[in-house]
Amino acid sequence: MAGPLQLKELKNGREIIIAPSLLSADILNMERHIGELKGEADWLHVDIMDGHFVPNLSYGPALVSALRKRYPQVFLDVHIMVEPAEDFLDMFLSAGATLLTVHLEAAKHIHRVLQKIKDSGVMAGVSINPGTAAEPLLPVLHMADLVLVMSVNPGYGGQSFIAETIDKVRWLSKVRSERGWGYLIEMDGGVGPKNVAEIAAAGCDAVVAGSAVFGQPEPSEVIKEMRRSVQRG
Ligand SMILES: O=C(CO)[C@H](O)[C@H](O)COP(=O)(O)O
Ligand SMILES: [Co+2]
Repeated sequence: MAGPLQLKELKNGREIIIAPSLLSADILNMERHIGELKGEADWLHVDIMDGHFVPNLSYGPALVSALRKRYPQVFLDVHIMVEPAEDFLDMFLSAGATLLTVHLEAAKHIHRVLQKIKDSGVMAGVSINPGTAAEPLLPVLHMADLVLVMSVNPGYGGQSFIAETIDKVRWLSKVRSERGWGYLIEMDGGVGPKNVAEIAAAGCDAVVAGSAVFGQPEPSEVIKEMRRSVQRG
């Protein structure tokens, strides 16, 4: 059972947490693709899509269970784009997610959803689409382990980064320091070596990168390049 983790414990001294999205890995060669990361990734990001909240279908809890069985120690960052979120919690909580992130827009009772995730011993994340303002998150920020700011409209990998979403990262970072809250800020969609430094400088702790990592011949080198880019600032 995970206790209440603070920001610095989750980040564990790293400048940026990099979470490759398996959405861009070849489904028939997923194990090989994970091997190609050569231990450079911090987390594995798993995108669950329902063909209803988002216009695409991807995986279900069976993939999360299989990943947990094959990689007992890996941090599984599970992003569920499903509506209503309430109907899908139990299956993902028991599948082995380390962190379960639900969309504010897809939950009828976001406070109850986050509380249920936390009560089960899994870290609780809350996400917002590019068209949703960050301010409505205020009543639940104190209880979130992570806030996922979508920088593309959810549903597909390989889309272009929506630059205006960075302002929400700045706001979340400011509110966090003013109130002394401990959530991590993660950005998802269109992130790669070219924009990761700006995203990190805005206050982001974690980034998801799908096509930028798995679309390349040397995925582990892309991750290293992203880290170097953040270090350079
Ligand atoms: O949640 C997602 C899409 O809904 C994915 O995590 C995201 O799009 C990652 O892919 P890419 O880095 O190629 O944009
Ligand atoms: Co995602």
